[in-house]
Amino acid sequence: MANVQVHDKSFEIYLSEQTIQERIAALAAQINQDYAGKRPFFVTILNGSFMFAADLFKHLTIDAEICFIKLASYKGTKSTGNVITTIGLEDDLFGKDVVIVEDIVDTGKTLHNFLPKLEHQQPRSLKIATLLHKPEATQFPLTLDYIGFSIPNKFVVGYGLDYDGLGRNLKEIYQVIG
Ligand SMILES: O=P(O)(O)OC[C@H]1O[C@H](OP(=O)(O)OP(=O)(O)O)[C@H](O)[C@@H]1O
Ligand SMILES: Nc1nc2[nH]cnc2c(=O)[nH]1
Repeated sequence: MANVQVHDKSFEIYLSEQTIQERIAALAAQINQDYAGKRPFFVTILNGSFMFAADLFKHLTIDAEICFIKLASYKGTKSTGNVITTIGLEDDLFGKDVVIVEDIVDTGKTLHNFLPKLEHQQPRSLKIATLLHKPEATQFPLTLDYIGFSIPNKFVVGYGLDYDGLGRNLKEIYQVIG
């Protein structure tokens, strides 16, 4: 599909299914190499990352574990910003080689706020894999270890990413027109 309509906005194709799948296979090959002899533990941040995590995980040939968590941010009473709580992170990450899986890093705020929570559990190593990164939009310092695509600062939908609840089921990634 070249163009799609989601709610009130029109989107044009930006990354085809084949382009996405080839890049994910390459990322997985890199991870297989980097974690050879180890057993990485993938922490997937819902909702948007579910498709990326599933496709990435299918390409892994090393032993690996995966869990899915949800972040809930609340407006704190303090002026310092949001407090992030995690739902579903029951596993003990102490001594594990943890890889966070995200669909997109935009401002970087979500991961910047969440990382200290994971670091607190003292994993042996902690890396980030994100399918998409908007470098022009990122305001919070983060080291991104595996990046699928660096993209312009435009709103995207598809392949797990939604616009107001819709669009997640698209196999391709679309960019807003205008
Ligand atoms: O770098 P940031 O500016 O913090 O943005 C990135 C976050 O935004 C998206 O989640 P969203 O809040 O849209 O939730 P969803 O995954 O459930 O759709 C995405 O999955 C990241 O977690
Ligand atoms: N769907 C979607 N979610 C986001 N969360 C942060 N940036 C984006 C984006 O461009 N698209």
